[in-house]
Amino acid sequence: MSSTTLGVTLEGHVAQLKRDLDGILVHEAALSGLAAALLASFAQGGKMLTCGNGGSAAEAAHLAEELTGRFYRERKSLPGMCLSIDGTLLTCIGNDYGFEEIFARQVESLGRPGDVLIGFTTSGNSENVLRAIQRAKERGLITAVFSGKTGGKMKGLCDYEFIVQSEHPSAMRVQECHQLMLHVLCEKIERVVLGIE
Ligand SMILES: O=C(CO)[C@@H](O)[C@H](O)[C@H](O)[C@H](O)COP(=O)(O)O
Ligand SMILES: [Zn+2]
Repeated sequence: MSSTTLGVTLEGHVAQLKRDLDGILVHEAALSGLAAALLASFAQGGKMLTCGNGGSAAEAAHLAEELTGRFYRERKSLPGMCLSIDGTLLTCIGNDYGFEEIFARQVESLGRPGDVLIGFTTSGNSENVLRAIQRAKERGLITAVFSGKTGGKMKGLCDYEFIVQSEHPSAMRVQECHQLMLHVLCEKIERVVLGIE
């Protein structure tokens, strides 16, 4: 193994990411649809909830922060809330009701009809994200999932679905493609809010 590459090259990963990124172009219309759904929800006093585990928790938090905090341009704050980040709450629900309930129980109290729940799961099989989506549907929320591989158990459940099929068997490329789509989603929303053509 070369000490300069340590058995893996940036070049190889970049080449693979480029191919995977080409694959996500099929999601253009759905991404615009989700942006429009979020804008319509906000216009009616609704909000966006997000959730995911591990790296997907970071994506969920990143998206919420971009809307409520700042993305690119100066504009009003938009209501986004990540359900993956309060350790006190997550340990309480996990301890008392099981790890599968950590997001669903929050959806139960915080989710209102017309809100939008966005789940992130690269396998499409994380039970806690699955339950959150199911609880959201029962409560009349709009649902979206960013997933990978075959879409897993989540496939076909949500109003908006973004499945990233990567050559790489791990979650990493899927997460990288999700991240790009999140930024494009923010850009689509922000431009409408500011009336930019
Ligand atoms: O970031 C990574 C891998 O790149 C990990 O933290 C990864 O997110 C975790 O293993 C998750 O628990 C995987 O869950 P999921 O994507 O299958 O729902
Ligand atoms: Zn990761």
